[in-house]
Amino acid sequence: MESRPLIAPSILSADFARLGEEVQAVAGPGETRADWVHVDVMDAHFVPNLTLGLPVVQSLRKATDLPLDCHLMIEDPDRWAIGYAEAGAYNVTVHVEAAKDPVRIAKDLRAAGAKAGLSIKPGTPLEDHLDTLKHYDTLLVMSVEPGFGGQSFIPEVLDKVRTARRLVDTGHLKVLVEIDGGINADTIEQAAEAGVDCFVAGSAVYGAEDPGKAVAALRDRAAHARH
Ligand SMILES: O=C(CO)[C@H](O)[C@H](O)COP(=O)(O)O
Ligand SMILES: [Fe+2]
Repeated sequence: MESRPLIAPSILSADFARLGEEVQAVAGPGETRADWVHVDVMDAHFVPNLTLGLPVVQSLRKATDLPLDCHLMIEDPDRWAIGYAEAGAYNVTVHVEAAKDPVRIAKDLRAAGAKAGLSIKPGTPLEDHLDTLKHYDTLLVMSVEPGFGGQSFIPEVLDKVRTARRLVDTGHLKVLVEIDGGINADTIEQAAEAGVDCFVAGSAVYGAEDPGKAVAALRDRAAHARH
């Protein structure tokens, strides 16, 4: 497990007209600094919503030093994922439900210098994808149905997180467990106890008066819940 909980604010809840400033709001000093910036790419096909794509990620790469964590909620990630790695994303996550050849995608992402992430929807069993997981660096467990920010955390996914934690630890896999959806000051403790390494939070960070302080508070809660 990561020694310190990682916090990845999702810009889905930021002001899209001021994205550069919004990212700077979580790039401050000390504990107010986010670990990653989570970028939700939606194509209105894999999910019923449309957000942003490669040109915005290319611009964000120039606007911040923070690692970009691109969550691709798109069809045909086999075709598109590599572009995000080439644009300088730190981690590129594809959905197991959308990928045709997820092992090939992971290899290509790593060859392009990015970490490879595998995401799984709340209703998809993890057990069906264990062989694939071995090829990845991160597992993004969705704790809402992908598509929209501001939804309520689905507590049933905690069992999947516990299973993932156990499999990663006992199998000595170098896979970081990430959770996405409905993470706030209340739900982060349960997720931390279940073994999450990295916490995505959109509305809980960008809906707060001071996004940097929200990052610090979330990390603090996660760290306490682990002990
Ligand atoms: O992938 C996502 C939705 O599909 C977002 O990352 C997620 O929902 C973040 O928003 P919030 O913390 O408000 O739930
Ligand atoms: Fe996301």
